[in-house]
Amino acid sequence: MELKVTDLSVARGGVPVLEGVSFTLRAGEALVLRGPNGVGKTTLLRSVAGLQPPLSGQVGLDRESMAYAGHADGIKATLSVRENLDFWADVFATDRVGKALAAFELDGLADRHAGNLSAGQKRRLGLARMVVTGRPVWVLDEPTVSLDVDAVAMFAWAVRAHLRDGGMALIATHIDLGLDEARVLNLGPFRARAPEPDDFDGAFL
Ligand SMILES: Nc1ncnc2c1ncn2[C@@H]1O[C@H](COP(=O)(O)OP(=O)(O)OP(=O)(O)O)[C@@H](O)[C@H]1O
Repeated sequence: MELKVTDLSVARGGVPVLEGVSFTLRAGEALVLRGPNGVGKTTLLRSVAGLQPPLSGQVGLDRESMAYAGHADGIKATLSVRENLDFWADVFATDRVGKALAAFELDGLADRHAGNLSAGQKRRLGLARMVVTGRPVWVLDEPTVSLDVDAVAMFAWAVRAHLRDGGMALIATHIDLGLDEARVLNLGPFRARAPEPDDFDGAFL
């Protein structure tokens, strides 16, 4: 299995932000997306994960193969940590809750209401959902927000375990994850150019 993205152009709010992005991710590989605030990392990830249509180009893998974690953790506050993961295990028809609790050191918090977790603990629970899905491609947008140094290392360890199992990870981040094996794609050179007005006078009307 591979994730082949070809000549992808994406827009936000109707405005093109990136164009001509291509990369291939194979089993066991991670790719880190970099670029300044507003360059279009979130927009690209959402397009790759099938949450919004690209302007043009291809994503050569079914969205059913992907698990997406955006800025929101998607946590049900009134359920316990374990119940949150059980919910996702039902949705994805897997039995990986124990593995997810262990990967993000959530065993000691398993019976706590998710609404009573700290911000970093909530983020760990949100990321644990990736393990529960059992899906091969993790698409992660700023996964380490709110995480302390130990939790960032925990996250890197979980990604490595996923890669060792033949998974893939596409990660937008501003920080050094310590994932030296990951390739890096700087999105700066792919900024969309402002369209040339073909009617000069008309552009002022
Ligand atoms: N709902 C929206 N409507 C219009 N423009 C938007 C909308 N959301 C984002 N944008 C703009 O689209 C561009 C790309 O945003 P995007 O969130 O993809 O960038 P990013 O690289 O992920 O940024 P950051 O590093 O700050 O998270 C930015 O210029 C942003 O201002």
